[in-house]
Amino acid sequence: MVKNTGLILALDTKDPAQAEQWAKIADATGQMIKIGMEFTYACGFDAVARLAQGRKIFLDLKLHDIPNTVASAIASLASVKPAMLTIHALGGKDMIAAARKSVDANFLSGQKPILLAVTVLTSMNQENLNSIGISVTPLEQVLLLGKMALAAGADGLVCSPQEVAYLREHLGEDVVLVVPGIRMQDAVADDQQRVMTPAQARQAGASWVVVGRPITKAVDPEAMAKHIVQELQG
Ligand SMILES: O=C(O)c1cc(=O)[nH]c(=O)n1[C@@H]1O[C@H](COP(=O)(O)O)[C@@H](O)[C@H]1O
Repeated sequence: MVKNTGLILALDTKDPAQAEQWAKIADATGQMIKIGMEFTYACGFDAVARLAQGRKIFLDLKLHDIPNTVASAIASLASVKPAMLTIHALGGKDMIAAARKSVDANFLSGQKPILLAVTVLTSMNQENLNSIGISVTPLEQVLLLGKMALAAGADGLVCSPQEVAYLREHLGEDVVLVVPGIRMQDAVADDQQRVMTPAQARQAGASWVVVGRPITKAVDPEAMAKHIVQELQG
């Protein structure tokens, strides 16, 4: 049976008023919000904390550094109480294990964020992978990084919709798969490379989809969010 998929709205803006307006759309349609580098660097952590009040937030800062630095950074994020947090799988197993340890040490039980390892960015295609010395396909690279990250202590993975069915086959039904690279048609002309529609991502087995511009740049963002929620519920 195909399970329902949740929607996470990416608040990619430098404007706190705009972020609050989009967050209200997420509240009205029961979605989680994602706060990333753009908002955090432009507006600071006090603004992040304000947005987080009364809401579950996915704090997407994609940490990628030596183990000690990532562990210390995670300790500094505990006051924001994110529900989800991202690190880059490419940081390797020691970095991921240090991130796991830091989450367990610095967050109260019941308030621990889901620690997500970003596998291969959805903006990368085969040519981009080749250019950084990786000759396997995105599918193979995502599985390799995904297995390593879960073994090292990640709770779930970020991958493109194009890998979801393959990961489900190899990693099982229970692993949390958070999936950006969502477009309303399955061909696009922007920075995303490995994309699918919301309905296709649900069918493939995504736990959550992350959607930014298809909602935030829509003529009527709230109507588009509602439409996508419907697609995700089958
Ligand atoms: O970790 C992420 O959320 C992420 C990983 C990835 O591989 N690709 C990706 O697009 N994202 C994020 O997902 C969101 C996608 O936004 P749109 O392309 O506007 O729908 C952005 O906030 C990205 O930072």
